[in-house]
Amino acid sequence: MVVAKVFKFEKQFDGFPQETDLKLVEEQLPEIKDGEFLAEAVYLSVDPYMRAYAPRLPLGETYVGGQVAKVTESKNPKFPVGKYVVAHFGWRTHTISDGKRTPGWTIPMVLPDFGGLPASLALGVLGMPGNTAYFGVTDILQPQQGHTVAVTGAAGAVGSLVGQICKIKGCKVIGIAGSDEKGKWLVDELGFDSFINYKSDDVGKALKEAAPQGVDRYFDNVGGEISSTIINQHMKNFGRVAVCGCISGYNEKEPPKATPIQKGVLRHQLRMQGLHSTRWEDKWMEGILQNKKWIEEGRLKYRETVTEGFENMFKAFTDMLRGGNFGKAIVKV
Ligand SMILES: NC(=O)C1=CN([C@@H]2O[C@H](COP(=O)(O)OP(=O)(O)OC[C@H]3O[C@@H](n4cnc5c(N)ncnc54)[C@H](OP(=O)(O)O)[C@@H]3O)[C@@H](O)[C@H]2O)C=CC1
Ligand SMILES: C/C=C/C(C)=O
Repeated sequence: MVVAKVFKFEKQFDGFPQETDLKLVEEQLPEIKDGEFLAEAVYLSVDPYMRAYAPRLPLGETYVGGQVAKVTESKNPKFPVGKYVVAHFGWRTHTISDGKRTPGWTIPMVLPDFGGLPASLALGVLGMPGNTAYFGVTDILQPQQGHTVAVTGAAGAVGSLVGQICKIKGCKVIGIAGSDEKGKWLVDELGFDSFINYKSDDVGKALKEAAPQGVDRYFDNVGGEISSTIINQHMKNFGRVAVCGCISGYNEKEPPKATPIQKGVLRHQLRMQGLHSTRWEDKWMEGILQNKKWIEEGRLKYRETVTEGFENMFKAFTDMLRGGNFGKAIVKV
């Protein structure tokens, strides 16, 4: 008899998540039936959407999330024993799946050949965040050689890749994130041209110095007043803004207030577009293969912040929300 450890959504978050909002329980799993397989989690992802989507998640259910799991029993030929799958099984150590899509989430997928790269990358640069960065830049932001690009959340899973992909495209890249240590990593190791610490710098002033002629492209991971400042005061005419996330407001009890952006959008005739990674599901492998190629060529670097132990899922999640991660935040079981 297999016993799964599972985090259930016990209580709706009210502001910043509290440990008592989730409950760790044990579930005895039945024998697998024809068409099913049993998978054991190896790496689990913690992502901002787990906080952003919480208001519409049902209480009492397994908390949402992606994981890389190893197939340990199988009566489904598409998921043989020993293979690794990336799937939206949620915060749980063991899962019985029929290989079909959990409604609203991605379909379980046997990991493609990563050519020796770690399987955990399926949760980061070779998975959803990597594809958000890749398609967000190539399809939505569409930077041109010589453009000046600003990216917020710059040292995170998506932002650190967005900046590097824009460098590959021949742009000048300004990263905005929450610590000087992150800035040093972005500039010294990832090749960003400059860095602004939104916690200690005046973002408007620092951006004027870093980009005196203005910003052609802005990849927005945070929303709020930082984005209002960039959009209203720093964009060049006909610039583009890719709206990827607004984490600055996810933990607020009241809807966050920021200076309206319509004036800036109108004045500079900006093109501003929201994006959701699932829109590229039909060409998902293109992003994974391109990011993998860039890694192999030494042009794209990745970093993981790894928390050990399934029991520490909540800690990893809240550490990430507080900015404790460099690159992708994951949990190793
Ligand atoms: N649209 C889509 O399909 C997707 C959207 N996203 C969104 O992209 C953004 C980045 O996600 P991801 O790369 O996975 O996460 P990150 O790895 O960037 O982790 C979150 C980061 O957000 C930063 N942060 C936390 N609070 C604030 C705040 N008040 N103001 C500014 N920054 C803050 C922290 O870094 P710091 O130290 O800099 O504060 C933290 O490290 C999120 O908004 C997320 O919701 C992500 C994936 C897909
Ligand atoms: C798929 C992720 C979406 C957000 C908003 O993080």
